[in-house]
Amino acid sequence: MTPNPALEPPRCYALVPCAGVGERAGVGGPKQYREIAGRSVVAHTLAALARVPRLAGTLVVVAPEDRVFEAHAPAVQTWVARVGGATRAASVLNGLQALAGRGARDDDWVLVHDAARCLLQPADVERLIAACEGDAVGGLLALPVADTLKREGAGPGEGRVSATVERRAMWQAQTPQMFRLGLLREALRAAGDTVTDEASAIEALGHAPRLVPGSLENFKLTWPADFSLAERLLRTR
Ligand SMILES: Nc1ccn([C@@H]2O[C@H](COP(=O)(O)OP(=O)(O)OP(=O)(O)O)[C@@H](O)[C@H]2O)c(=O)n1
Ligand SMILES: C[C@](O)(CO)[C@H](O)COP(=O)(O)O
Repeated sequence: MTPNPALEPPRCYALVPCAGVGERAGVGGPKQYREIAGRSVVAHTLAALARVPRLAGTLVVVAPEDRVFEAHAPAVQTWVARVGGATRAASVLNGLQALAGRGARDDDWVLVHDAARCLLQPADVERLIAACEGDAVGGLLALPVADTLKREGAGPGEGRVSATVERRAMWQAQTPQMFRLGLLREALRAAGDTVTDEASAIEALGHAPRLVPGSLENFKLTWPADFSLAERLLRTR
């Protein structure tokens, strides 16, 4: 008998936005292609995802004019979509369309993970999947804020504290962020370019994503100093 795809359980896919320019990193080109600990940032990221057996496939979204991804991620089994947009949200939304074109269904789970978080460990991903696959909404890896939070003043108050912000119940959002493909597409279409992560778009639809404790090492390479720290951590693994 021919299997009916509509009766198959939902699958999990990874979607990796890799179309940023890395302005804050100041490394003279897109930071995801900078070499650290023997290979590019994105190659480390994809190697971690490749070690998660639950993932049915990984799609990387690169910029339309990108001619270097393949050279920086050799021998990695992924789908590549040259549909990066002007913002991360646009890159992810375009990537969802590309995933659907590869056979992903609206009820499949999509784990969106920054190419620039190259210290991800397979156990982080497995923890997220275990916590979210029975959830009505989905969720994200995140870290409870550990330090006292200060708000900087504006104008003459710049560089000085204007207030101490209550940090109880505050979390820092990481990736992966895991939602059903159909719900995430609807959320990102509605949110447009205003959101910086998937969870914000889902929240704007009135849902409450699940917070799943992440790992301190899964930080995003954002500033110049992040690269030497990442290199040291990767070399000790
Ligand atoms: N238009 C964009 C912007 C970002 N990203 C990706 O989203 C992830 C997180 O974004 P961020 O750290 O903000 O990366 P950049 O946009 O490259 O950095 P910056 O904001 O400093 O320019 C990165 O893997 C980046 O490549 C993307 O795919 N498309
Ligand atoms: C999605 C994200 O990594 C969650 O922390 C982050 O928001 C993306 O980076 P950006 O600097 O906000 O573009």
